[in-house]
Amino acid sequence: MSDPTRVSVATAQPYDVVVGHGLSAHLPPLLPSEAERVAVVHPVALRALGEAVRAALARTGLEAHAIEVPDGESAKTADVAGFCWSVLGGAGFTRSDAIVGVGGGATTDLAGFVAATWLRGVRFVLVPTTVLGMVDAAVGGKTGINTADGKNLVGSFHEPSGVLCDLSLLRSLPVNEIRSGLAEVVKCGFIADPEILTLLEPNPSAALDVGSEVLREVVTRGIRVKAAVVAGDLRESGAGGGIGREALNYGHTLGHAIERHEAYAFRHGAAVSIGMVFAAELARLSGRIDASLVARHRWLLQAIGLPTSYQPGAWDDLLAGMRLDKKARGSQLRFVVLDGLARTSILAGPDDATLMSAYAEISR
Ligand SMILES: NC(=O)c1ccc[n+]([C@@H]2O[C@H](COP(=O)([O-])OP(=O)(O)OC[C@H]3O[C@@H](n4cnc5c(N)ncnc54)[C@H](O)[C@@H]3O)[C@@H](O)[C@H]2O)c1
Ligand SMILES: O=C(O)C(=O)C[C@@H](O)[C@H](O)[C@H](O)COP(=O)(O)O
Ligand SMILES: [Zn+2]
Repeated sequence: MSDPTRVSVATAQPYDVVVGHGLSAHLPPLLPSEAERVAVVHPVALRALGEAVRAALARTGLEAHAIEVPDGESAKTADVAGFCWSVLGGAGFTRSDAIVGVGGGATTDLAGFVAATWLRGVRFVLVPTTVLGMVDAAVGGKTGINTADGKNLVGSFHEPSGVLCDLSLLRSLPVNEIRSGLAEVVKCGFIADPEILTLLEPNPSAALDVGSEVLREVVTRGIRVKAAVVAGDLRESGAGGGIGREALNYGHTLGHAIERHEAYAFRHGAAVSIGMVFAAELARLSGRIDASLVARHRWLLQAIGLPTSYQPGAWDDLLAGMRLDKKARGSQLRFVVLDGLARTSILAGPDDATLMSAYAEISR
């Protein structure tokens, strides 16, 4: 077994993302040394893993609690956050104690949000168990929950003390979840690192094998893209050159509106996949990219088994959802688009006709 790879996220409080196989021994050193108590937040579907992590931490002398939360997106609610706060209060968690989030991106978003808000912020470590969590959700300090009005509308920037990406944990992951994670990997390819596309295109389904070298390589490259972007612009304020952290939102304006339209029962990566093709069509219709780059999006995403089209009748509701996107300013919608491969920019306030033409291209 090769040594783990460490990617440093060089923000003001730098931390490492450790990537490899069989990494459980690497977890305790990522926790703050002053912690006496630790709470392991895990979804009900990963009870055995959550308990194994809790027990291993207890063996190191920590007072280790488990907090079991609903599966997937249904954990990202104010009620579930409130439940976690009540467990922390009951167990007497202080500012020097810590939280460990074990699960997919939904669980790690919730665990980070609970860590950001308990006592106005305690330390946390994430152990993502999905491709999407490893390459994206666990890295970069965006934490949050959904509300009835939209996706991730309540949250905070709060960075983990470390992230452990144990690729062996992916063995039990359903193949559709791997596909969903690969959407964010492909996103990194189009916005910043085209080598990811070059690695995937000869045999797109090879990356669905969790033991494959190509999966490890594209996941590590995706983490490097995310680490570099957030190191330049942690708070999405436009710092660090170019459009900053907003670049990571490629495909998400329509993607989040689709998730909201589907009452959060649609895979995040699948929604982002459709959203990227929509954004690519917007860029083509605005004269920024040519049809071949749009076709490259469609071909690769479809070859991975991701959707690239959506219901024709959903437009009005999707438009209403997009108006609550965090990139919107007043009544103006703003989209991350490409000016070319790995060249991101913002398309602000496209007219209705352009928006509807782009939607027609993905809803036929
Ligand atoms: N904070 C960020 O920067 C960021 C980035 C990208 C996505 N996200 C968020 O991440 C969420 C999506 O994350 P996700 O795709 O990981 O979904 P998820 O957390 O809902 O997990 C998907 C499903 O896989 C199951 N699962 C997880 N790990 C497993 C494993 N190893 N074996 C078997 N089953 C397993 C889960 O129980 C769940 O049913 C969305 O809420 C999205 O908004 C956040
Ligand atoms: O980290 C970021 O920044 C991203 O935009 C990454 C996205 O993949 C992720 O889904 C994020 O949660 C979306 O953020 P939001 O601010 O649009 O809610
Ligand atoms: Zn995303």
